[in-house]
Amino acid sequence: MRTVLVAAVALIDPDGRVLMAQRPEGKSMAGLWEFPGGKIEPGETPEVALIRELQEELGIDTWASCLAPLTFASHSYDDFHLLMPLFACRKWQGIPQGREGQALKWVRSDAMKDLPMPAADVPLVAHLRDWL
Ligand SMILES: Nc1nc2c([nH]c(=O)n2[C@H]2C[C@H](O)[C@@H](COP(=O)(O)OP(=O)(O)OP(=O)(O)O)O2)c(=O)[nH]1
Ligand SMILES: [Mg+2]
Repeated sequence: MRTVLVAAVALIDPDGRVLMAQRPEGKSMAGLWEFPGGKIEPGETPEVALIRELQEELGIDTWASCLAPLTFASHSYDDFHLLMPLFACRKWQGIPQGREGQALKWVRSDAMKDLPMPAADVPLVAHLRDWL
């Protein structure tokens, strides 16, 4: 099966809440709440891919030095295997906006489990809750 590399980030605000984004209509897994991020393109490091995705999807800027590796997802969907490093980030410039029409929500870590999320994210949420 094809392994797809995706970089994702938990943006954490001063109150310890995490930014979640709702996958827009028309995309796979539409309506589910995910960590911002996207596919790593050829030649990109995960950090470079995330910095690009955060600019494209949310209109914010961050730096590789502000992306701390936290955990990763390794999950088989029906048609591909997802390998997704999850970074934590507390420092960025700008105010996140859903640039691709996606809804955004700041969520307390103990409330994240109540959001419908992609199957790959379920273990990440448990990890994040224990870590925060
Ligand atoms: N960003 C993100 N993707 C996730 C998460 N959980 C999860 O299973 N995925 C899956 C959904 C997609 O199959 C894939 C990410 O692909 P995507 O379609 O968002 O990629 P992208 O942002 O580069 O968008 P596109 O240009 O390909 O449309 O990873 C998550 O928490 N965050
Ligand atoms: Mg994306």
